[in-house]
Amino acid sequence: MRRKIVVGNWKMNNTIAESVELATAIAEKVGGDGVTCEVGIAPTFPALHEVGKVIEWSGIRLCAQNCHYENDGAFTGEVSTRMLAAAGCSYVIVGHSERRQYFGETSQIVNRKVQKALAEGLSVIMCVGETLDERERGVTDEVVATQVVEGLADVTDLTNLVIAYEPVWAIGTGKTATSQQAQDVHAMIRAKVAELYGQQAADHLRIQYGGSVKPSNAVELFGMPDIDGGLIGGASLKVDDFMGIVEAAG
Ligand SMILES: O=C(CO)COP(=O)(O)O
Repeated sequence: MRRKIVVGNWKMNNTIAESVELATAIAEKVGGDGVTCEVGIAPTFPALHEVGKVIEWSGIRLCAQNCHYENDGAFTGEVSTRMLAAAGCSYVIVGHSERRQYFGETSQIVNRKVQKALAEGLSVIMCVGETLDERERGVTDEVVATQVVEGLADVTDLTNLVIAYEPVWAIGTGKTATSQQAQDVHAMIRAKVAELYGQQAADHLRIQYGGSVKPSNAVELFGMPDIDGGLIGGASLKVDDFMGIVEAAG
């Protein structure tokens, strides 16, 4: 039985003070009894440490939105996994489509980051997903499977890895993949992972869905057999919406 995981990706939103306020409110709700799924939040780099302090008691995982693949050195503007671990992070999101689209991140770079983060002892959420053009051309499975294979090159152990399937056309657009569309791709990813790592590893792997998840569609999405939770953008910035989604996951 896979434990569901819901992570709020705050993207480039909130100052330190705003982040602490939001995190405190979420911690108060998640920290009580009744939430059985794993919950994480991913604030911006400057807010990580302070947010980590206010959620520590609650069991919420501190997540980073990105990392570099070297320990330190002349890489202006970058943050290493070593620094993230020291700041209290337990997860790092790698290969988000916004990183691939706006910052030229290739699957090869994503792979280096995945390997580095896992070696550092961080858990990784590796994002994959097709563009609208790719979906319309009927190459979704091919594109996503390639991202999975290339992103996981030389990775031998998937224990601390989560895959997030985020169709690019559904991110921030209000257009959610139907639960069946999402399920189909999740099942394809799981089959690909079974081919590469064996059935047992595939059965244990958690695959989150991301892209306009809201309290109103979360129950149906999370009810699909291969959807193990969500990576939430816009709706994770509002306590009630985020909690509605967390509750949908259990
Ligand atoms: O990109 C996402 C999470 O990483 C999804 O964003 P939205 O929930 O705003 O569509």
